Amino acid sequence: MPGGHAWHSAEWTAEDAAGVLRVPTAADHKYSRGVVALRTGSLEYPGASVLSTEGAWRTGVGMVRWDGPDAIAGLVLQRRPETVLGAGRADAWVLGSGIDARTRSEDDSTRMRKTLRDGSTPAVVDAGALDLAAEASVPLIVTPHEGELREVRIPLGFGIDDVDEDPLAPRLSGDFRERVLVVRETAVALGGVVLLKGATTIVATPGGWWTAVRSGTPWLAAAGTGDVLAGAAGAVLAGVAAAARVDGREIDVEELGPVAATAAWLHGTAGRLAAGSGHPITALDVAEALPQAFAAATGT
Ligand SMILES: NC(=O)C1=CN([C@@H]2O[C@H](COP(=O)(O)OP(=O)(O)OC[C@H]3O[C@@H](n4cnc5c(N)ncnc54)[C@H](O)[C@@H]3O)[C@@H](O)[C@H]2O)[C@@H](O)CC1
Ligand SMILES: Nc1ncnc2c1ncn2[C@@H]1O[C@H](COP(=O)(O)OP(=O)(O)O)[C@@H](O)[C@H]1O
Repeated sequence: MPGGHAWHSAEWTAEDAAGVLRVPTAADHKYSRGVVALRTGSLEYPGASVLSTEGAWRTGVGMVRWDGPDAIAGLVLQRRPETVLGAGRADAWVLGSGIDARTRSEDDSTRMRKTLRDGSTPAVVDAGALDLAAEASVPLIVTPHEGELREVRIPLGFGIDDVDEDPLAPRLSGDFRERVLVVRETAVALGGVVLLKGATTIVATPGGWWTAVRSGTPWLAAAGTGDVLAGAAGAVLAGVAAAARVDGREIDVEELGPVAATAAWLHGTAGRLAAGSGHPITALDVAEALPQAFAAATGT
């Protein structure tokens, strides 16, 4: 498996992804395959609830629950009637896509904090939940883009937020090695996995392991594709966490590195497949190509 502690050109491949993805067997049922629960979308960004839910279903999981505002539940069900509404037993959570940290409700903040602090269910933390990641005690994957990384870092004590000049910008726009170091130091300080989105997506764990994912295409630079990725990451995580549960063991945060890299690989490959020889794609096109990307990794 590529990635590791040493400095080398680690790159996540289809074979690596196949080692993480679970193909159901005759012994499986929906709960053994895994349940992912999402707290995504808001009145401001209702579409993110649909995109993240679709990303989760299309990646392959036993059940998707969605627990968001009643006013937008109809959108989720219209697209995916198989989605179960409300919180409940889950193997993994996805929090924050389509939520704005500055305007989210007290109820949203309280529920997300509780999910991140109570119990041991692992979580994918995106967009409007990133500022809460430093408070988490459950195993987690944070999925910021470059503009969001500071939301994770400031509560950890990195940099200062009252100056005009962003201390991160020159480090992120510098050479690749410096970018990797930023991601790795954030993961160590967080005690969680960091997945920094971009043309090359970088994944690092608190134990110092890291890898790079280059399966995507610039056609992915379109609104909503990150919401699809969050759902996909939740589904892969739920599958791995459910397998650990069936084996009677708790999932370790280091296992979340390969999970995050595999989700990014699937998402990038889905984008590339959707864009064909080179044409515009939408976020839903990416979600719809996820099953083909899965098959490209596993050969099923
Ligand atoms: N249809 C929907 O419901 C959509 C909902 N979305 C949600 O909208 C909320 C706001 O997310 P946004 O990221 O759009 O906006 P934000 O306003 O949070 O962040 C964008 C800021 O970061 C900067 N930036 C720096 N590097 C960037 C990069 N690589 N990619 C993007 N921005 C970068 C931008 O210049 C901008 O100032 C999130 O909750 C997100 O999940 C978006 O995913 C778009 C689609
Ligand atoms: N130039 C690019 N090349 C390849 N992938 C890209 C490029 N730009 C963005 N992406 C991918 O597209 C997705 C964008 O996610 P994000 O920035 O969160 O968008 P949104 O918030 O609109 O959903 C990420 O998975 C990222 O890796």
